[in-house]
Amino acid sequence: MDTHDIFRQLTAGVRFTKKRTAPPAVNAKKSQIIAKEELPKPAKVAKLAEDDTATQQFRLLADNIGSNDTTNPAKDKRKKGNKKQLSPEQLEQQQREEQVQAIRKEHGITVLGKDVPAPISTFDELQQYKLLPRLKENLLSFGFEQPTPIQMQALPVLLKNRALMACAPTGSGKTLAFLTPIINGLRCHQTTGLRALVLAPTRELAQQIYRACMELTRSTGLRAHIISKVSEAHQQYGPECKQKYDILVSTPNRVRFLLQQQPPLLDLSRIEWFVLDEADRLMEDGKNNFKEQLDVIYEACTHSQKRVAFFSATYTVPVAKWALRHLKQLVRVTIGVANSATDTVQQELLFVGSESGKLIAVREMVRQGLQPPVLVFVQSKERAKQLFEELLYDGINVDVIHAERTQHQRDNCVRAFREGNIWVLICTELMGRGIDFKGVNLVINYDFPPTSISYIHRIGRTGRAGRPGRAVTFFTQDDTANLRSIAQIIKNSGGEVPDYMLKMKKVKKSEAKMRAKKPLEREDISTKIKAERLPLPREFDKTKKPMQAGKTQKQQKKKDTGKKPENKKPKKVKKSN
Ligand SMILES: Nc1ncnc2c1ncn2[C@@H]1O[C@H](COP(=O)(O)OP(=O)(O)OP(=O)(O)O)[C@@H](O)[C@H]1O
Repeated sequence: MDTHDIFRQLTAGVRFTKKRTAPPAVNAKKSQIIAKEELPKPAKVAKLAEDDTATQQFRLLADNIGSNDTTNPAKDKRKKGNKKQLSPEQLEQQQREEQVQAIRKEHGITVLGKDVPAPISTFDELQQYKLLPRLKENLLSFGFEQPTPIQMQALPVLLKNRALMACAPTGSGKTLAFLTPIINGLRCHQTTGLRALVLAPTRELAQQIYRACMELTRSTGLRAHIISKVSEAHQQYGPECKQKYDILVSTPNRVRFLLQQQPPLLDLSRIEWFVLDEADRLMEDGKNNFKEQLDVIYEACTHSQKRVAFFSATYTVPVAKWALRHLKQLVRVTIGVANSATDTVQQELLFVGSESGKLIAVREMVRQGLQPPVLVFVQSKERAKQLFEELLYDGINVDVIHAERTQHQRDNCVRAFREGNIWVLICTELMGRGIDFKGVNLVINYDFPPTSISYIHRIGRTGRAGRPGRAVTFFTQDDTANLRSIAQIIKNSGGEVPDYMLKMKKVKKSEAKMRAKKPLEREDISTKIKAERLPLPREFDKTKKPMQAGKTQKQQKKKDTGKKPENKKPKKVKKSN
């Protein structure tokens, strides 16, 4: 029996569901306060090997920027040892530190950096940062009871004008965490031009951030803007343009396009806030060459006091290296365990046997009753179109969104999905990050995610703002290379997966990189018999004249070509003498 059979036996139709395990004594998101004393010492280098490389880079960050001694076990012991010698001020300072520690521990907040400001527990505590009254009103108008963990820590850091690298689970409120300090820092509209730039990897996400920015700047006088059509750029941004904006939200390629016009149509010399949402995505090389675009844009932001903030649910080594190279006095804030899936999503792995088994599995889920809205991820535009055509007549309000659809079609599709007119939205990685659809109940990974980072972001479209969600990931024998890393992600976020998955051979970095760039070749989703395999019926074949009534095929063929149809019988071969 070969591995294939064992695998099939092991997993045929098996659904691996993340059972809700009793939350561990401490908050599921392991809280980890790294103090200077805990930084890697020779003896601890072995431990680093367990960290993923991005965390290693960040641990080493502390050496460069001096770590915050928010928790310093050795120092604490010394202090505790001679508590009686502490002056009242020192005692008060120690109590404050212990309180800060308790808040961070309770909310799974890890900080790395020097003199990191204490987290807030309520929005009211923002008063100490002289929050604009109108901004505070707009913030409270969202109706949130209290700040999320990332907002608790990131708001004070940015309001103190520190450089920030923030990693927090999907759906945990990172957008408000960076927009609020920007708006508070700019205070009021000025005619000097752009002073804040927020970049996002997709137009849909930029649009979403822009909408939140418009809500937060209401009646503050500040002007936010989004580059909708670069074709209208000359009128909108040219030197003669009177309209001056304070905040620009955009994708990198549109900003770079305007910068590279002669003369440049954007002046970024006064940018005081440079914020990247989905920073690790924006620092990827590859087909979108975001990385190259980012370098061009960052170079144009020449303000000597600019603040830089990176946000994402995942961070990678390129982000760490970029930060090491460009930023001083950087603060890193991590909520929970870095690069882990949010623990609000019930995650399931479903072996579907083969590609055709996926369509059967989706239809079975529909038959059992789907709870819309549902997002279905596939790995390419072509496959998205094919799946759409397959499900179009299945009686579910389905639509598809991908980069080949016009901006207008994409906007309509997103709106229809948000308004509940579309129940099932088939999408590619375009919608894999950042998009905040309220109340998505289910994410189906029809095609296995190309990386564990893609998996974290895809399933993060559900289970947002603390609401529960569900994610089902189909896999076939061809997906075993990445299975182990995804199974590890599920396990790390409290799920249960079969041991054999965690023990599968680790895929080599080179193969993982290749896989991330070039998704697996898969059998078509479309079940239509390929037209080239069957002659088109005459009425569809434009190259032939329509059949005349009463004519046989042969008579018609003679009529078409003017020649007698060749005799189909095999020619008699004369016997050679
Ligand atoms: N303090 C809060 N309390 C409750 N909900 C909040 C709070 N702040 C933001 N939200 C809501 O949480 C949802 C997710 O917010 P947001 O889109 O900023 O998440 P995110 O962390 O950026 O997610 P992703 O990593 O997927 O981009 C939004 O609907 C937002 O309105």
